[in-house]
Amino acid sequence: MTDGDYDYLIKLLALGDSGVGKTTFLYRYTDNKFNPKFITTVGIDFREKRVVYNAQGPNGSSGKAFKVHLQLWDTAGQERFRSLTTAFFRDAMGFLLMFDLTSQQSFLNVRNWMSKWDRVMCIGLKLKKIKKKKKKELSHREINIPYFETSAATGQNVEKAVETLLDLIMKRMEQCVEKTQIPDTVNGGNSGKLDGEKPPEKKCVC
Ligand SMILES: Nc1nc2c(ncn2[C@@H]2O[C@H](COP(=O)(O)OP(=O)(O)OP(=O)(O)O)[C@@H](O)[C@H]2O)c(=O)[nH]1
Repeated sequence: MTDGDYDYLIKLLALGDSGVGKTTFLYRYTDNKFNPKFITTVGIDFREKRVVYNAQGPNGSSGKAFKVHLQLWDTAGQERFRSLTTAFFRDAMGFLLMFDLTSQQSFLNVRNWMSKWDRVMCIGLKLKKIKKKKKKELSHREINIPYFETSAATGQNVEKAVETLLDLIMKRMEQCVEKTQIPDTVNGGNSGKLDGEKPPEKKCVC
């Protein structure tokens, strides 16, 4: 694919406390590598990846394949960058909200992050060695959004988490397009528009 050769540009944003593993997660996703060093993000950074999204046809059959350019925004978790990073929220189509399975505080802070927007999102998190008991304490059931336990170290569930979020966004966009299309039945199967006549405008709620 050449630079501009894609059907959709999708902007995702990773957020969560400092040190939970946002940068490492995105690096695993885009480059399939693990970085054990902790270099805190200053302000905002981004990574990119091209993927193919296979839309579903009617009755679950395979539909069209779309080329998707993913822009993955990596925000700094540190409080001092909060006003800068929140300025990027409104352009994001989906969020990867992360917490560290070994840090209860980072999990408790998920609620604070969630109160900042109302759009589609998904959780990814780093999966370190963790005792079963503690894992139970950090039960995700309190949060009614797609949830994955991921490991940037092994790559476990990393792609799956992003793919799930992408799928949600693409489905929502499809619904939007369907809503904005004028039904073919209007004026007896032929749209009946006069040349140059504008279709009635319908606003998308996405
Ligand atoms: N073992 C293990 N370590 C991880 C995992 N994910 C991240 N880490 C480590 O956790 C540390 C912090 O990761 P970062 O990705 O830099 O954290 P961040 O959320 O981007 O932090 P800020 O940029 O400060 O917001 C690094 O040392 C990573 O190597 C994981 O899945 N497993």
